[in-house]
Amino acid sequence: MGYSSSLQHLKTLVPFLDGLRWRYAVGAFLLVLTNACALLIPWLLKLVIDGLQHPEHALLSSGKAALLIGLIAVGYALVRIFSRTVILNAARLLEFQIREALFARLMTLDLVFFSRERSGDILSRFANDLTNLRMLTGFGVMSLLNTVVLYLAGLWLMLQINLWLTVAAVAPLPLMVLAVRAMSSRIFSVSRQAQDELARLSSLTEESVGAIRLIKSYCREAYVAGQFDRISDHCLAKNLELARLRGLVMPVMALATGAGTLAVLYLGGRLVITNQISLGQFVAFSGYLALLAWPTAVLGWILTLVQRGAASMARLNELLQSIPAVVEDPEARPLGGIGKGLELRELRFSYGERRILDGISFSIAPGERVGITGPVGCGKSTLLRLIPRLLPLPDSMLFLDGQDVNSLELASLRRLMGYVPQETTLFSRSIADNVAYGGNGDVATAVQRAGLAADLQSFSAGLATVVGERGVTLSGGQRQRVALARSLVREPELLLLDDPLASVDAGREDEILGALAESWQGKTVLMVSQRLSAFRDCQRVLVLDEGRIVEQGTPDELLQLGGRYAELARMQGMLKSEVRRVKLEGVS
Ligand SMILES: Nc1ncnc2c1ncn2[C@@H]1O[C@H](COP(=O)(O)OP(=O)(O)OP(=O)(O)O)[C@@H](O)[C@H]1O
Repeated sequence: MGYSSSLQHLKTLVPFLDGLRWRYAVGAFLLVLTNACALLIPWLLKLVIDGLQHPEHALLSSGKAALLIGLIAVGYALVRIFSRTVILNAARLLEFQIREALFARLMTLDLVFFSRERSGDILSRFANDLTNLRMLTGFGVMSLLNTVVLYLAGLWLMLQINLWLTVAAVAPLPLMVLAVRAMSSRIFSVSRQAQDELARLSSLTEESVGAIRLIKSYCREAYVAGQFDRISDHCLAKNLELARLRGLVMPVMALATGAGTLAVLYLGGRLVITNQISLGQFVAFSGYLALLAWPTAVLGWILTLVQRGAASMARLNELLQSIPAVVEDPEARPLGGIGKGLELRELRFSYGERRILDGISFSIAPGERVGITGPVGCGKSTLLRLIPRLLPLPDSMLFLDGQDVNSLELASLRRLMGYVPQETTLFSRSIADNVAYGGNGDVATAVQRAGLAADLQSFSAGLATVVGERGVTLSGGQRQRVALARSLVREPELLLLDDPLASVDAGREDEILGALAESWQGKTVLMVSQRLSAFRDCQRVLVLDEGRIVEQGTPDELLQLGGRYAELARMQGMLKSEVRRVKLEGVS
């Protein structure tokens, strides 16, 4: 990517500058003041030296000049502090606003985005990329303003002294700018690669911490450490390359300013000897050139900051400009209740090119309890995710209360549903907080209905027990029941349960199904399960295979049909008797 095209990414910063422009303006004004103080000092030195050489024309005594220089230096320090604070604070505010916008955008995105992006990569945008942007909009902007002001004012003052001396002093600078510009585009691409590697590293760290039990039980520590080392090596290589490139920038700068100083010493000295400029002017000129040395030197650093900032903004833009696949129709209507029930008409869904559901049609009357089963990976969970519109779906395929779900307000649609996904997500808070996350209903009743009450007695703090990170201090079954209670607390009209009994033992299954049957009263239920025993209270079961409904009926009808369902039942029965046999053999 070229230098100018990389800078295009920074244009997206403009809307975030609203309300911050005056801060930058005040900061810029204070910087002008700071530099005015800095430039006054060589000018005063000139007056003193010229005064010493020609006392009869002296404008200022040395004592007064020293006092004035002291005062100006104090003023310079104070104004500099203010100018830095104003600009750096503006950058902090800008970072804050972008972070909020990023998070807000993240919350609008759907499962299509989250199954594509790695969470470590998203986190790295929030951490590293925002830091790079803050560096650019804070230190970068401040240094750039400083450079521009010092160059304009310094050059003008130098020109007042001698045109050719100024030309000789600054002649090497354009060459330097050209050289740095050539390096910049390489810096941009390497900087982007370095950031990507860092994101991969964060991603792997996050994934490994989350999967630590798996890593240990499969003895994969060395493997994961190897993976980490490999990515870390790439990251290091990119950062070293970046350091080398940046390292090249500084010497080029130093060469240019050094050449300018040499020219001033040689030519300026001759001009003093031939009385074309005074000694005071020579000293002042050298002072101005010295003042230009630092901004020239940091010009390279500023360019690097710009490159890094642009690379980071490009990564942030990918997130900020991500278009959610599930969007609310601008004329969406609220949904008051599921009324006539749920209906699927020839529903088709694909992940990318891969067709998962292929012409599913069925309807569920209000208050009906329907089970869905089928082989692993046949699309049961996908079907359930489509109902609250967690995934995008074309129009006219899914209806609630006779209305196309795509024409309904998302929040009103989701508020009517209690969805329990297959993977339980718990927060590191109390059980009560985790349950109350589902809505404003009665937590104790929801806990009772989910069959969690008995477990609570074994916890010292009962409902106030804080579960570890992601609920690690609970058993799989307990986690699932907390999730179940969470879905029940909002008293949903439609319950969507994705294998809610997967981690529950057979004894508890009976207890939970019994409790659930009670809470199901009057609710419409759609429950996915591999375990056919879960359908005990379902009035109808759909059997899915290869994206289609291949059988449907009551559990008894399906058993008598002798098809897929009956086969699954036979296999599960066989498995149970197998387990029983193994247990008996173990006892004898
Ligand atoms: N985000 C995704 N991107 C691409 N493919 C996916 C995604 N999620 C699921 N799939 C694929 O879609 C198919 C259906 O997945 P789904 O989770 O709906 O199956 P399932 O019937 O619920 O399986 P199980 O019984 O194991 O829970 C699977 O082959 C799966 O690999």
